[in-house]
Amino acid sequence: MFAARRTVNLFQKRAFSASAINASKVAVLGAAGGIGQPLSLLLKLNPRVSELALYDIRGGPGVAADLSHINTNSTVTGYTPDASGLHDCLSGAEIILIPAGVPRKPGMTRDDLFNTNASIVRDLAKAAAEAAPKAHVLVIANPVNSTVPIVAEVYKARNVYDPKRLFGVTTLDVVRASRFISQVQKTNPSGEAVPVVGGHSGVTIVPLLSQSNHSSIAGEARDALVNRIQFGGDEVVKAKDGAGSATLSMAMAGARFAESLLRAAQGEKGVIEPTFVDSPLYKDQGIDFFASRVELGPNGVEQIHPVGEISEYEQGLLDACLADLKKNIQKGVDFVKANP
Ligand SMILES: NC(=O)C1=CN([C@@H]2O[C@H](COP(=O)(O)OP(=O)(O)OC[C@H]3O[C@@H](n4cnc5c(N)ncnc54)[C@H](O)[C@@H]3O)[C@@H](O)[C@H]2O)C=CC1
Ligand SMILES: O=C([O-])CC(=O)C(=O)O
Repeated sequence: MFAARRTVNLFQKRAFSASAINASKVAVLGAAGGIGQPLSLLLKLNPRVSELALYDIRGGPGVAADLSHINTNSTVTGYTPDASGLHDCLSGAEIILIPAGVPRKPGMTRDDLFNTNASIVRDLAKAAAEAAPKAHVLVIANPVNSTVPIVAEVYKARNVYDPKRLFGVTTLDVVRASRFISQVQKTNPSGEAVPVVGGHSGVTIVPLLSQSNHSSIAGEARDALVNRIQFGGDEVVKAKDGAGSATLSMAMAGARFAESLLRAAQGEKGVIEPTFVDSPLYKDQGIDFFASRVELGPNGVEQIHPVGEISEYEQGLLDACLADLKKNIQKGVDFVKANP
């Protein structure tokens, strides 16, 4: 009898301390969309998430009600633009994921989304800066090369900018790179890691095959692989034929990034993800944001890894990347200056 009661007490104690360590509110803005729904599903399955807050201009409460029946411990709440919906969704969040915005149709570049998505991201950033200024902000909405600087400018204008807590999600580029190289080399993708640096569109996506397990790939095989990694998004846009862009693979990539951030926040050391951040690497060339391997910690960015040794061919890719990236970043900065 005594032993049984003691077991229960020990169990309760362990359960309590585990949930105290893992208590994390995660907000998804654009939660009813093509990415938002599967991303929210994966977050509902993540035991590190204690509270899931789902906002969309339409459909948030429906997605939340649906997910809330899944038998994991986290609570799920849906919010609408009515009254204080967005503020309540954001309040107390540790992580805010932003997949809100329109996706591409065939023939469009990510930059063609700027006119619509810039103001969506700016307005959501304003709300986040007010309701949860210390949260980690994970920007998925395209064009990432410009939407991340938009969030930074909004936060700077409100004196709450912490460059360690703002991330452009470029995880899908390395997910694709490891999958595509495994298909060429007939290997298991889980054992492949191809660093991808730069930004998240076309030639700003710079895969570093020389740093992969297959540094000897050369010639046409290399060119084809690099091209597929740079333009992998187009493959999906074309196949969906007007119905949008990558959603399911993106949800997986976004959930992986959020999980890495939560692991780091909860004390795990050596968690490294590629991400587009405020970076010192090319500031001397006037480029304030750059994606490279970043070690994550409890306060977000812990250490930004340099690009490292690259081949002459990759240096050519990097030069093309930097030229485009500079323009993309400036476009975001200028937008907020002209439309605060
Ligand atoms: N970073 C990356 O690697 C990737 C980024 N993307 C980008 O993610 C974005 C979303 O893509 P999808 O989910 O496929 O689009 P979608 O159209 O299926 O979903 C977007 C959702 O955002 C919502 N929304 C629109 N304005 C909003 C606002 N002001 N506040 C809150 N919610 C709002 C819509 O109601 C919709 O539910 C696109 O910009 C796309 O280009 C897509 C794939 C990969
Ligand atoms: O291609 C797009 O427009 C969506 C995206 O960013 C990707 O799939 O990498």
